[in-house]
Amino acid sequence: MQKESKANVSGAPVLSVKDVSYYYGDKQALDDVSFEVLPGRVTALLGPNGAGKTTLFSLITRLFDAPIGRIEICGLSPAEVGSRALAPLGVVFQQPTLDLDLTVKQNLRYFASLRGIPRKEADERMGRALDALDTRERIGERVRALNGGHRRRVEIARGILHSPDLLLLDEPTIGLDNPTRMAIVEHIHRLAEDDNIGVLWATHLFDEIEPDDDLIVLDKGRIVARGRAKDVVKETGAEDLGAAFKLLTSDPHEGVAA
Ligand SMILES: Nc1ncnc2c1ncn2[C@@H]1O[C@H](COP(=O)(O)OP(=O)(O)OP(=O)(O)O)[C@@H](O)[C@H]1O
Repeated sequence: MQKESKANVSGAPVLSVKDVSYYYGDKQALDDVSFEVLPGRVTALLGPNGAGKTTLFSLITRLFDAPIGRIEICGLSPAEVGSRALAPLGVVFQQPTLDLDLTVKQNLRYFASLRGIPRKEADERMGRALDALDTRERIGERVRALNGGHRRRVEIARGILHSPDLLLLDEPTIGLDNPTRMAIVEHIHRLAEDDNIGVLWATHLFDEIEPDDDLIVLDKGRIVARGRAKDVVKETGAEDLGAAFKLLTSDPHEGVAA
């Protein structure tokens, strides 16, 4: 998809998380977490259940406020400037949020109107977004008639409709079969590169991470490893990412999980 505004051609981080900690009452969910997401790159946030991935996403999207530490999206802190800072953000949550009784086009038009995108421009953008995800032929169908993989693609198309600089994906392939998961992984990597989008992809599935991706391994609220995925594997001396993950975290499961 051709991006309208190349707002971030400087290579500056589209997301900066600095010294962020978070507590639910007495329970610490995040412990001094710092990292950056760069434009055009996929950053995988890998962690076992309970590592703190969803908490982190809730802080970035401002569902919760981060009382400790600082979060900036394209250089602006949502805590300081409010929802304006969220404008460059696209989000695909774990839970589906499309209206099942509306068609793909109606869902996307509705989202575009919430974003203040005029109808004609919205139609052009949705065509490009659906093309990028190989889903344009579904545009007239009710979401209820689509399978899980196509619904996810439409959710992602909606997430990129307003040409975000930063795309957050919270375990976007949950419940999908392997070929569909791999197709979505490929689409996202192409989108990041073609449109210079910085992607933060939360997952616990090793096979969704490519060797060149930036990787953050989160365990019990702490970053236990970071770097290019292939370098993280090399540093642990493990055979593959699954084995490296096992060495780095308290997660009991082994190998490639799907
Ligand atoms: N509302 C809450 N109240 C208390 N503790 C919570 C709450 N939500 C999450 N936690 C705890 O905070 C920690 C981080 O949870 P979080 O959901 O962010 O992890 P996660 O990596 O997203 O896990 P999952 O993959 O299972 O969604 C966990 O120990 C969890 O039990």
